[in-house]
Amino acid sequence: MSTALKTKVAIDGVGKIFQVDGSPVTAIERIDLDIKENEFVSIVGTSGCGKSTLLNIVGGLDEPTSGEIRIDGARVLGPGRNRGFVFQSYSLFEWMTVKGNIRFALEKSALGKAEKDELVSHFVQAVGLSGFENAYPQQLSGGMRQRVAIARALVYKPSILLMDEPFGALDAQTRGMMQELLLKVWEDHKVTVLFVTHDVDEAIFLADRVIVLASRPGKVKKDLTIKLPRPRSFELVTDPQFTVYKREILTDIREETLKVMALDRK
Ligand SMILES: Nc1ncnc2c1ncn2[C@@H]1O[C@H](COP(=O)(O)OP(=O)(O)OP(=O)(O)O)[C@@H](O)[C@H]1O
Repeated sequence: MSTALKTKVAIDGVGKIFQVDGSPVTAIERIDLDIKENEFVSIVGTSGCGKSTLLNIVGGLDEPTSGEIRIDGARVLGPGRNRGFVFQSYSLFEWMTVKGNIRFALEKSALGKAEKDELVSHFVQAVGLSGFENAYPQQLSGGMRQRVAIARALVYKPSILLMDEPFGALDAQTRGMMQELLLKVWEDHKVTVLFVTHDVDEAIFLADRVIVLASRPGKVKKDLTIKLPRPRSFELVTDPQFTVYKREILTDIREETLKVMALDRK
């Protein structure tokens, strides 16, 4: 039997050109990536290098100008139930309880009431919100709100989770707790994750691979495999190998930032 990992997401020559005031702006150019099933991939790079654009194209929220995305071999033509999104802004329904927000994601599902109740309870518990099922978003902290967003994205069992700076608005302590929680949820629920972040520590801590995008236009500058043991806990950030990865990625990002600054001066 082959031990080769199955390709989950094939990003094949993907480029995106936006029209801004009648002029073309190349956001990303010819990105090729092969993401394996259940892999955790972080995407980093300087501001404006095209991280969100790439994620939106994988999510089917935007169309590429060139190339294509295939999921399980099928070309992406729009959003679909095989992908869940978590964004930086909480985007919860303020008039619905925690349970109601999570359950809303199952609205179109053909499951019966009992199965839906069971799934909602399972994910409330998985993200550590037991006891808060009937709370409203305004009664929750930022970290708790993002836990609701994660539960809501996972409850309909997508096989891919697309996360765009999901912990960007949280304080450092809450952020660290959320990273550990996310890894636990990922290990328990088997899902392929694409995670966009500005935080290099976060990118390394979470991922099997860190993709560094080059800027103007965005393309893959580095595809770094993170060979750190799992399960991971916060002590990992002091591991010498962690520091080696961090230095390499920060150097890449710095090079790109200097390049952009030089372009801006011209
Ligand atoms: N809808 C749009 N219309 C026009 N230009 C866009 C649009 N979306 C993104 N861009 C441009 O494409 C480039 C990449 O943007 P994108 O938001 O993907 O970068 P990013 O790496 O996610 O940035 P950040 O880290 O600041 O969030 C930028 O130059 C941006 O101005």
